[in-house]
Amino acid sequence: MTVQTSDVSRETLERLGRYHDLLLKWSSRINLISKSSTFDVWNRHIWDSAQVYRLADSKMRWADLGSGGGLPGVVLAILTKENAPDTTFTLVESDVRKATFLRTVIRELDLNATVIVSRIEAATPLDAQVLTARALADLSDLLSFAQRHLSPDGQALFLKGETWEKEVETARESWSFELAAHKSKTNPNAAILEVREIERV
Ligand SMILES: C[S@@+](CC[C@H](N)C(=O)[O-])C[C@H]1O[C@@H](n2cnc3c(N)ncnc32)[C@H](O)[C@@H]1O
Repeated sequence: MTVQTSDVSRETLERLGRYHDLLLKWSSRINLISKSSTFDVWNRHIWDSAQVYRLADSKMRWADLGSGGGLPGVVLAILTKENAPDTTFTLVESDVRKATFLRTVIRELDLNATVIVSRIEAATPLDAQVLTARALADLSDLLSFAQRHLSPDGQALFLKGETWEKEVETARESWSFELAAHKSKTNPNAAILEVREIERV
């Protein structure tokens, strides 16, 4: 795995642990993660999200689309807090109850993040330098979201499941983009797609 307990400071690990506990506590009331994954939140969600961190450019303005329970946005904000505390995170989530959870986590863990409760398509363009999304939509739709919210020289990092190669093929029919596919460390069939220079063709 890219980030392991030995790679992060005691303070960061403690914050991740508090996030883990809040995620589990709130999941009993709202659907933040699937029931089948609650037995292994560290590997299935936290380390899965954390692996994005080392692929990201060192930039100030990050945004996470369809954050849900904060994956990967909250995990990345926790990892960034110690090394680059001025980095700002915007989490876009249309579900009001999930947004309330995200605001609670941000407050309790003192993260440099804000939540926008809105449809991604309707939110004011964010001009993000690093844009992330996980389990949100197929790649063609993600590129459309990125066209709205990614800065022209920005980097998008999308966590995709096993259909990623097919999604890339389909997206190439309507979009031109630079792509680097990084194999996931937590799921051998999944990938993190690093995308830049996105244009509709
Ligand atoms: C399947 S969940 C994934 C959540 C999180 N990224 C994760 O990996 O666990 C997708 C989330 O995106 C939100 N969402 C879906 N479409 C959206 C849209 N168009 N605008 C804003 N939020 C959206 C949903 O409310 C949901 O919380």
